[in-house]
Amino acid sequence: TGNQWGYGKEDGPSAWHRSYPVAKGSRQSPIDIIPEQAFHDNSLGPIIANYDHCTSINISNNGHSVVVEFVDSDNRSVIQGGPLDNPYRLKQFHFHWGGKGCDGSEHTVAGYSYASELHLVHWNAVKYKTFAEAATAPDGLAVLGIFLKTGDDHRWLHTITDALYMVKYKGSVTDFRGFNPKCLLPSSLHYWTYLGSLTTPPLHESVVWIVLKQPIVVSDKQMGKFRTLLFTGEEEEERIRMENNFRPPQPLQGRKVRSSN
Ligand SMILES: NS(=O)(=O)c1ccc2oc(NC(=O)c3ccccc3)nc2c1
Ligand SMILES: [Zn+2]
Repeated sequence: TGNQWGYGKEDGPSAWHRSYPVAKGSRQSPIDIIPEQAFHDNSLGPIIANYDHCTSINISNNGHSVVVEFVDSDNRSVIQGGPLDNPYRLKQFHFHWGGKGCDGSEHTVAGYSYASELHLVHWNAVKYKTFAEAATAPDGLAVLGIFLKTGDDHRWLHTITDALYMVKYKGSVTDFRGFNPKCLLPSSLHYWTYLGSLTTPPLHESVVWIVLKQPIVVSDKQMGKFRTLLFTGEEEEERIRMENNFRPPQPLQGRKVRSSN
């Protein structure tokens, strides 16, 4: 079926354009962010993440990443401000990472990659009725990107890494209640923002990207636990370790990257 895409040699990012021609579009993500070339826009207010009443539901392995999903039937957890004209509802978050000893962020900063990148995916429920509808609209989604670099243990990431053994195989899902992702935010919410796309198929050009400048710090050991996940399902005889699930930077195509103060 057309949905067979991955991160391998045959089905990886360089092949996605065959089933998803928008891969060669004019506002693809991720990109290499060059801080000196970003435009300091004083009209850009602060990002406000109101996650205090969020309701996490489950954690799952979708064969591409590990995903934590949230109740999005009302405005209990939203992001607003910054470049956004409306509040956007939190739908899910997931990660992208590298292999042992090599980096795996999607966005890069002046060519520098981080160990991993966390994406908090939100949708514009003011203008669109469903996530699916928003996912195909030019202002439908807002993804908050947070870099992870290695160093000390991250005290709250344990809640996630301790649950990964339960979602080792593609297609596995387990309850994951009471998790508030505000504990994964860095102390500074300064950001870069630009118009882009989903970084995996279907690659819809529907994302207002908000990439935080300050990374969070996690330990090598915690990153290692992400690499115990598999791209493959329990019933498949071939076991392929889930790693390097990142798309490389795409052409800027004349887009402006703006910077908050
Ligand atoms: N790496 S990314 O650009 O953040 C990115 C890429 C591809 C994505 O597909 C979805 N779909 C849902 O979340 C969803 C969740 C529930 C129901 C339908 C869709 N979110 C994405 C985020
Ligand atoms: Zn992502």
